[in-house]
Amino acid sequence: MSDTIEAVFDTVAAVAGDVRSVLRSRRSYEAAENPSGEQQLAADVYADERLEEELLDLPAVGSYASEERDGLCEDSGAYHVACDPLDGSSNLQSNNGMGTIVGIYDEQPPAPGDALVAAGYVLYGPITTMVTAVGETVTEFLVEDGTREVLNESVTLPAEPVTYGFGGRAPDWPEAFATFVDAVEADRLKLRYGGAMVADVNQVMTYGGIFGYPMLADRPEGKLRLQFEGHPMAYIVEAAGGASSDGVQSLLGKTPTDIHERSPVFVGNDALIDDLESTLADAQ
Ligand SMILES: O=P(O)(O)OC[C@H]1O[C@](O)(COP(=O)(O)O)[C@@H](O)[C@@H]1O
Ligand SMILES: [Mg+2]
Ligand SMILES: [Mg+2]
Repeated sequence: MSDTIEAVFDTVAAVAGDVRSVLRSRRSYEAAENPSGEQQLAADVYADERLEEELLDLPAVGSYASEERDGLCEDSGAYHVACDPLDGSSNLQSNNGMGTIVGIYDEQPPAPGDALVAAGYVLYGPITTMVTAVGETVTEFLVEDGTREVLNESVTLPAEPVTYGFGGRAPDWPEAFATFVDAVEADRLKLRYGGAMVADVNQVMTYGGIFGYPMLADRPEGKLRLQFEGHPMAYIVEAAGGASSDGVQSLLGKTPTDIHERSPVFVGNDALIDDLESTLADAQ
């Protein structure tokens, strides 16, 4: 299994090198929408097509699913890869951080969180880095010329939280969630929100804290996709010693019925996730 997982991560790193190099010429919007009804950028399409092609070429990869396409692309193999090819891609217009998210499952999507055997993300920041989680080992890499070099072989969430960032418009937040945010502010945490989940979660991984995209008044399921965004990022943060939640339970305990299903997503230090869940439960 570990050879397969490393082959998937090597492939994602290789594609990430190419994605990075073509971004400047793929900042325009395409006519098409993805299955979540969001307009695609040329870069979303490029990253998705390259990942599908290269990952399905690996003998052990039996299917490829992505935020940018309807169904599964199937082959034969024991492992199933679900990707957000370009996370936070609207940041390409404003030249801010973006990422690529990958979840490796031993069941075909729609799959439960506990079918994840590994997960990782690439962060296209001032430098390109990659964070992978396999079991309880979380590793950070520098990605250069499409290859990985270890920067930190044992990434753990800092014990003292420093940053927070929550998506959605504050007037659309449920009252109980707004109460929790007030408490987080009063706790001296500072706001860091950039609009790309990978970049925002990487701040939490670096400084400690909490990131979330909550349930909204007109959209109780929130915005983020469980299979492509919530599950893999929850797996990584939990492996680094943190916690995840949909407001009630760990994201890894959830099974989508549709691969594009959305869920409220919260990840970060476990004490903050506990406080969030109890504040929301008290309001019931
Ligand atoms: O623009 P908003 O509402 O703050 O949403 C930001 C969130 O949406 C996303 O951009 C969705 O990801 P995609 O770009 O992959 O659709 C997350 O990365 C981010 O956390
Ligand atoms: Mg995304
Ligand atoms: Mg995306």
